[in-house]
Amino acid sequence: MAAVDGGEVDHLAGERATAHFDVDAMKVAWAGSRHAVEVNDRMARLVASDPVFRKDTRTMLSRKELFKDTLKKAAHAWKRIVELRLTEEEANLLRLYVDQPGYVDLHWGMFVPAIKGQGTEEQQKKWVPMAYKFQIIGCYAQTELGHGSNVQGLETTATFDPNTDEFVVHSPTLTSSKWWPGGLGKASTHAVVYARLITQGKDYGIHGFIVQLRSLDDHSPLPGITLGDIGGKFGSGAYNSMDNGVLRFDHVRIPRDQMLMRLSQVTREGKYVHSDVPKQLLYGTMVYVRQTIVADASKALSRAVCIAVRYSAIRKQFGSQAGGPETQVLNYKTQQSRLFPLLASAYAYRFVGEWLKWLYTDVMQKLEAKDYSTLPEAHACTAGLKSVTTSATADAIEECRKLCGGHGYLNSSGLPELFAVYVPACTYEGDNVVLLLQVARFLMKTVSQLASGKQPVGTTAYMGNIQYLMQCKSAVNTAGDWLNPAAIKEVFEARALRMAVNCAQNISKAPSQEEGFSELSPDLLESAVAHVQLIIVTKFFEKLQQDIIGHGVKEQLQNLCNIYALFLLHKHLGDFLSTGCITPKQGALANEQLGRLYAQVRPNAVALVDAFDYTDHYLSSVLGRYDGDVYPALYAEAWKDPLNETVIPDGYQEHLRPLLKQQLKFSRL
Ligand SMILES: CC(C)(COP(=O)(O)OP(=O)(O)OC[C@H]1O[C@@H](n2cnc3c(N)ncnc32)[C@H](O)[C@@H]1OP(=O)(O)O)[C@@H](O)C(=O)NCCC(=O)NCCSC(=O)/C=C/CCCCCCCCCCCCC(=O)O
Ligand SMILES: Cc1cc2nc3c(=O)[nH]c(=O)nc-3n(C[C@H](O)[C@H](O)[C@H](O)COP(=O)(O)OP(=O)(O)OC[C@H]3O[C@@H](n4cnc5c(N)ncnc54)[C@H](O)[C@@H]3O)c2cc1C
Repeated sequence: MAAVDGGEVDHLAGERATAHFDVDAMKVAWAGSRHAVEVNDRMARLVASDPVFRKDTRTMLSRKELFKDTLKKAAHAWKRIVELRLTEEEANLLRLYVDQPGYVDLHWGMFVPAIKGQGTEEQQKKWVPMAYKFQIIGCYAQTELGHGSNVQGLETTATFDPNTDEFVVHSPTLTSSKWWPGGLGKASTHAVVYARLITQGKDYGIHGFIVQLRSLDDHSPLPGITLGDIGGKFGSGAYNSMDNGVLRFDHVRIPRDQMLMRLSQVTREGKYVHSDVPKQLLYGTMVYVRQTIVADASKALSRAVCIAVRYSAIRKQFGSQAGGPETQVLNYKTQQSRLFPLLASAYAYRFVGEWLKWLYTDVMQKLEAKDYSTLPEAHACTAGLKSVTTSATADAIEECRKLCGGHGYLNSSGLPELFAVYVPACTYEGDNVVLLLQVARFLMKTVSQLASGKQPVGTTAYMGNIQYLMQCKSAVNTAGDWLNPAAIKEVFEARALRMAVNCAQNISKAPSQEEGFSELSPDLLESAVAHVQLIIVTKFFEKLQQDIIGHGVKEQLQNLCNIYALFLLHKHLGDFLSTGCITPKQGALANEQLGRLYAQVRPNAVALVDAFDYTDHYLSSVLGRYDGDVYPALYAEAWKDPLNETVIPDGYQEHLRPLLKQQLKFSRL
């Protein structure tokens, strides 16, 4: 039982008793290994039992209080990490369970990886140990006021001065001000800054530079540097704990060796030398972070679903006949058809995230061996999966809020803050539409190469089966036929390929490739989504081929996999019908099968969210409590609001009393 701070009575015990599978074994399937369950559990409990990490009044803090609280938590987390000699894995989990976005996320998540990925060995030796000991704090300063998506459009310059062996970093325009980097506003001492490299009078485009921003003695900005926070953001609490910042340079000088020189170098004389590697490796940090964002999607989604499932099992409305019990809202078919696909998606994203991590590691090993052939696929997969999983997760958190009715709108439900923290994931690390267009570009290239006989590999290997997939007809005859993985895979492959080929054919009719791509971009987005959904479905099926232990675990995962796939089929029925992959009758059969699968999930629903193994602290939701003791908690929570500190509100004397008195006079007239 994960709820270290839960109550004594288990109101959900009846729900837990109906589960048809071993929850502890499902925890292992979810976390990836028994070791992962153990270490997650230990770190989550460590955080939950430490009063410094409390977050129950976070949404009531002012911005300044919230930021200071974030600094305090980050420093305390670091103290615990050092005192307890936590491993890197444990430390990362501890920070995850502290659950408050802050400068440390960018320090560990982007600054250090950027130096490791783009710095020479010498540069890594110099900077990484300082970062690891927190002697410096770093952020990732790429985006500017005028440009975020278009990285090649950035305006900050770094001009080499051979007289002093330095780069002069400068913000030539207002729009070149760095704008958004997390941790930049108030905390960071250093940044990896992306700027146009100019040497010997030539602009060589965007490169990374390590720039010190603040004094290590008193934290004041160094000469020529203007720094600040960009202001309050969406929602209370939420991402406002982060000091997203603005930064301007006025001819700031840095030594030449602070250019990140793994991919290209500038010599003492000012000669630009580009190593024999693809330029796109400059974007490597983004590929790395996009991959981690997919893993985060399953975390955020499973959190929201856990709250909505538990509360739906507690909440009762209607159905009382002659004083009999009312119906748990979880028993309503509409509630199930809205909620269970989200539960299935949480599992699907968890497994595709696991696979993406493997893919990333594999590609990195190949790059080390100077094999760059898989880089385009790694970019397409990370970009596409980041886009599809974050968009769906943001929508799903909002759906979970609605699934919790009015109480879901209270901050104490945890859902408004979760949504506000999560929704920028659709924008940061690449706007989701911009990223899907990158996937579409990759798909169009792959389709065009089919004609020349080039055999596609990896996640596009299915396209090699073009002769069959362009004309096949689904053989599904009964609802039960939709439980056959081959039947599902075939229609997902045919849909993705036909949509891509249709786009490619239409583009070829345009006056130019570029015009065609632009004109068809709405269709290209849908084509990219179809391809990415196929990847997620395929990876879920592949997960089921692995050795899955524990009573009933595989059966539950099979149900969830089928729900995920058939729900997508139902949602995107237009795609499947218009491409001729299925008939309307087969679409109806898929929906019939979905209903049956929901009925099978119903008795297992609470246990399936218990398998996420979240503490009440991490969930921070009165509705999602492990013990289901929702109403006393809701009632108690209300009294914590600052408005309830006094019975008569501030402002009564100035604004309420005169009004009430005036109305009294008026009514006497
Ligand atoms: C890709 C672009 C859009 C365009 O690139 P560009 O070079 O201009 O143009 P193209 O011609 O299209 O591309 C040229 C070729 O290069 C290929 N390419 C492009 N990118 C890559 C790449 N990355 N790798 C490999 N190859 C690449 C492309 O395919 C072309 O190939 P070809 O010629 O066709 O063969 C680019 O401009 C771009 O990437 N734009 C997006 C910009 C971006 O992403 N910026 C990110 C800035 S950093 C940021 O946003 C940071 C965010 C902070 C996140 C912090 C997270 C922590 C928060 C914690 C809270 C978590 C909450 C969780 C809650 C819970 O758990 O409960
Ligand atoms: C919370 C948060 C944290 C961030 N942290 C960091 C950080 O640490 N470091 C950092 O450097 N940056 C950071 N960013 C910036 C982030 O990476 C950018 O905001 C993001 O890349 C989107 O770029 P943009 O803001 O320029 O959007 P824009 O590109 O201006 O997008 C505006 C609209 O235009 C559309 N659009 C743009 N280009 C195209 C196109 N080619 N075709 C079709 N439609 C298009 C988009 O879909 C969108 O609808 C952060 C942003 C946020 C919100």
